[in-house]
Formats: sequence, C-alpha cells, structure tokens
Amino acid sequence: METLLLHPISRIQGSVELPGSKSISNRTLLLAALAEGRTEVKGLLDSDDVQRMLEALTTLGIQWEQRPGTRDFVVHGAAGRIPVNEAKLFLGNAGTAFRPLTAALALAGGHYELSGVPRMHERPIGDLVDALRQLGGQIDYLGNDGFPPLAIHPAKVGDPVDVSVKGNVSSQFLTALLMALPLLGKAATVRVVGELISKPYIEITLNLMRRFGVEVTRQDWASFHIAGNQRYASPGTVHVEGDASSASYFLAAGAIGRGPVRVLGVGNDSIQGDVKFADTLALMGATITKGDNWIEASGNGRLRAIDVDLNHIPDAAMTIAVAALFADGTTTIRNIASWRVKETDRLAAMATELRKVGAQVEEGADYISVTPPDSLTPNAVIDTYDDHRMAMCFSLVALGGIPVVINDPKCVGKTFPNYFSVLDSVSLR
Ligand SMILES: O=C(O)C1=C[C@@H](OP(=O)(O)O)[C@@H](O)[C@H](O)C1
Ligand SMILES: C=C(OP(=O)(O)O)C(=O)O
Repeated sequence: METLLLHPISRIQGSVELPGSKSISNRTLLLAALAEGRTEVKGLLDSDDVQRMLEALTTLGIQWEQRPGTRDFVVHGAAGRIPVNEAKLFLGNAGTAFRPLTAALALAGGHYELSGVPRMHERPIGDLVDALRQLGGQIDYLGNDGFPPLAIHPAKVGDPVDVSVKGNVSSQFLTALLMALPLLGKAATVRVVGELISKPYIEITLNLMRRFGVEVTRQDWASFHIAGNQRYASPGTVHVEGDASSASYFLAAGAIGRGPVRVLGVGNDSIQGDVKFADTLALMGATITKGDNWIEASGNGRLRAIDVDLNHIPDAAMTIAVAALFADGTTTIRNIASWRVKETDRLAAMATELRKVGAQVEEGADYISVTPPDSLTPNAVIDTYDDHRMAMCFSLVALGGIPVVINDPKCVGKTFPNYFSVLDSVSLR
C-alpha cells in the first residue's frame, strides 16, 4: 500500500481553484441524459465517482463527448428513454450514481444489474427499493436484503403515483425518486416518512430539476409534488460550481494555518449546502469573507471549541472533527448518525484515527466529542479506510507543526484526485 509522509506545514496561504461539485456533476449528467436535447456541461468534476456515472451512461446507450483538453462535455439527451434495455453497471462506491440510477432504471422498462465495490454492498438501499416497489418496481436483491447488488426488471406502474420513502438513512433515496418520477409523465406525490436528513442536498436536486424544466412543489420537508405533463428538457448549458465539501479542507487550513486562503468556485451564489461550513468555522473563531463565487478564511491559529448539530453538512462536518484538534476545549458534533453508512463507518474511523494523534474522543451512536491533547503526537500513521474524506481531513494535522503519515492517499480519487498537490501549492514550510 502506498503511504504519504506530510511534512509539517507552518502556514497556509494563497488561492485554490476548486474541482467541480460531485453532487452537481452526477445529477447534471443524469438529468442531461434523460432530457430532450443536447446539454453542454461545463467544468465537470474529474474523479472516480463521475467516471462511474459517465461509464454507466455509455453502457446505457447515452451519447456524450468531451471537448478535448477541457472538462466541458456535451450530452445528447435521449428524451426520457434509456436506449439500451439490458445492461450490467458497475458503480464503484458512488452513492450519487447508484441511488439515482436505481430509481431511473426501475422506471425505464428494461432489465439491469447494478453492483459496486464491496463497501457499496454494505451501504443501505432498502428504503429506496421499498419506495420503488410501492410504485410497482420489480427489483431483486442479488446479495443481502436491503443492499446492493440489485437486479431491476420493468415496473408495473399503477395509478395514482403516490409513494412514501424513509428519510432518516440517506437523502439520496428521496433525490433518486424525485429525479426519476418525471419519466412516468404523470402527476406524482412523494411523502417523506420520519425525519429527513441532509436536507440541503434536496435543494440541489430541486434546483437542477427546475433548470431541466421540471418544477417540484413541496410542503415543508414532508411532501413533494410533481405536476403531470412535465418532461425534462435541456437548459442548453450548465456550469458546474466548485465543490463546497472539497472547499472545507482549505478553509479549515486557512483558519488553523493563519491564511488567508481563498477558494474559487463557490460563494454566496452557491446552491450547495456545504457552503454553510464557513459559518461553523466562523463560530470557531475564523475570519470569513465571501464574494459571489469565492470564500476566504484566515485565523490566528487557535480555534474555539463548539457544540453543534451538523446534520445539514454531513460531509464537511468531518473537517470540523479534525479542526477540533486545534480548539481550546472539547468540540461536540451532533446528529451525524449517517456517518456510519458512508464510505466507511466514519464515526468509528474518525474516533480511532483522532486518538492516534493524542486526542481524547467520545464516540456515540450519532455524535462525536473531541478533546485535543496538550501537544499532538508526531508521525502518527493514519488509516484512511478507502475514504477520501479521511485522507483529506487528516492532512490538516500537519498544520500542528508535526509530520503525519497518510496511508493509501490515492483514495482521494473518489472526489479530488490531485488534492495533495493542490494542498502543497498553498503550504509554506
Ligand atoms: O445527494 C448528494 O449529492 C449527497 C448527499 C449526502 O448523502 P446522505 O443524504 O446519504 O447524507 C452526502 O453525504 C453525499 O456525499 C452526497
Ligand atoms: C458520502 C459521500 O459519498 P456518496 O456520494 O457515495 O454518498 C461523500 O462523498 O462523502
């Protein structure tokens, strides 16, 4: 296994052009494929998760081209039809490909098999399958009940289209249903049972569906309605914003390593919930300034400990857990039970690795408390569990003026393949 020795970083300063948003890239590709007309997608993220979606679309007979030397793509929409009606798809560990494709293909009238890496086969999908079965979806589990891999056969959809879905395990199930339902071409209602987590991701879904011509009306976060006779149509061009979760590592680094660090590609105009990470960092004492398309962070090297509910930013919340090493007391992050079903059990992984650098950690069913040590342990060897965010978060340890070793650093390829060279470009040693 490869390892990366990160030398101590004395200061972080400069600006960073962010890679495209994973959530926007994969939603836009699927919507463009389902739409009528050609869509120009500019600034698509270049990473494993997006590659899995592009490959899947190719296998399904969707035509797309990349403009040479750019991250600009043209997708030729198939107007609500999936051209290939029998296919096997491998979707890696990309939740944003697996869940939305499951729903779209369940309503597409063909025969499909969807699989992923072993960890994807441990990530739940039962709530989505239950919802699709209420609609007449014909889906079989090929391994364990409630988990991928899946076999999908043509649905027998009745009337009215009124479906309930649980919202407390992943918001991606609701996203998947909402994006797929317009394929039926009739009015549809989705009711969320229980508490909906990760709500800002639903805002991204509704925003992009609207751009592709489908309006969803909602009552609170409990019920969503799609009026009949709405079909996806290409908006012409979609510009993919920078990834707000990827921004979190640099903003935290700016706050801990004095900065200023400016991330380019997200700001006041962003549709991503993870831009709110900057507010949490400000609560910890960072100085934050923003423009329409940038955010800048600086600080004095010392952060305030906080006790916060970060259910709205589950991915960027991991960055707060590691930034907590630089705070003046115990930081508690609450309402993050979903961490247990992501790339790894992130609550367990975070607790184990934070202890390696000397922190005192309390791990609960849905929270984590981190108390920093008087001085961080040098040369800790951090395991990353094939979780890009574990690798990126723990690079912040080098800001404590100590070396740190990151195992399997290439796992950042899921969303940010050149993360470590970008970090290096703003690091002073
Ligand atoms: O819809 C999306 O783009 C995502 C939703 C979130 O998942 P959950 O809804 O499972 O929390 C997030 O963690 C994931 O990285 C991306
Ligand atoms: C949870 C994540 O990914 P996925 O889209 O596979 O759910 C993530 O990127 O942190």
